[in-house]
Amino acid sequence: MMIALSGTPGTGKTSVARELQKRGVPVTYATDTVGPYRIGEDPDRDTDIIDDERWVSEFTPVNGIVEGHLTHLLPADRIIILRCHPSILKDRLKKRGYSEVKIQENIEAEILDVTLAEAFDIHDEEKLYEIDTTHMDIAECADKIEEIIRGTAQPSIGIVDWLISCGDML
Ligand SMILES: Nc1ncnc2c1ncn2[C@@H]1O[C@H](COP(=O)(O)OP(=O)(O)O)[C@@H](O)[C@H]1O
Repeated sequence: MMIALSGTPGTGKTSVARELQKRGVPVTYATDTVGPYRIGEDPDRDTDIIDDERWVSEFTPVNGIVEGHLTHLLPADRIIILRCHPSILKDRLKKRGYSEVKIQENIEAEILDVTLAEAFDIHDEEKLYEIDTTHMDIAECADKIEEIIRGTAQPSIGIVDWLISCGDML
């Protein structure tokens, strides 16, 4: 079974994936697979431009977790979307040294549920699991994901509404 672990940058995907790996869950990091699909560089955002359509269509399915902010586009069996309060996200992305433009874009994406909307467009609702990590530590997030892997957690979407509390950050 392939389980995608997605979410806006800074929501904690890599940290929780590392914790799951320590617990014995097989983890694939999307960043290790996108190299051949790099089609350019975006100097304003200090990021590579990836041909995500080709990456998705050529991705060899894996067993376990596949982590990365585009993995909700993959034909996974379950899709986990980590959510995090935008003000916390903002601090994390600042610490990461992102430019103001890149921080704002990511904050807006989180407030406007961009990852969820994209996933919802592609997948059946019963495959989608949002987790609000705002008040959870990494171990608690990993516990929740293990429940999803075991099949004992209920699918859940629409669990946060950052637009009401953080609309002024747009
Ligand atoms: N649940 C959490 N509680 C507190 N800090 C967290 C949590 N998840 C991640 N972090 C911290 O937030 C930052 C971004 O996490 P990271 O795993 O790199 O996010 P992503 O892979 O989604 O971009 C890191 O400094 C990490 O230690």
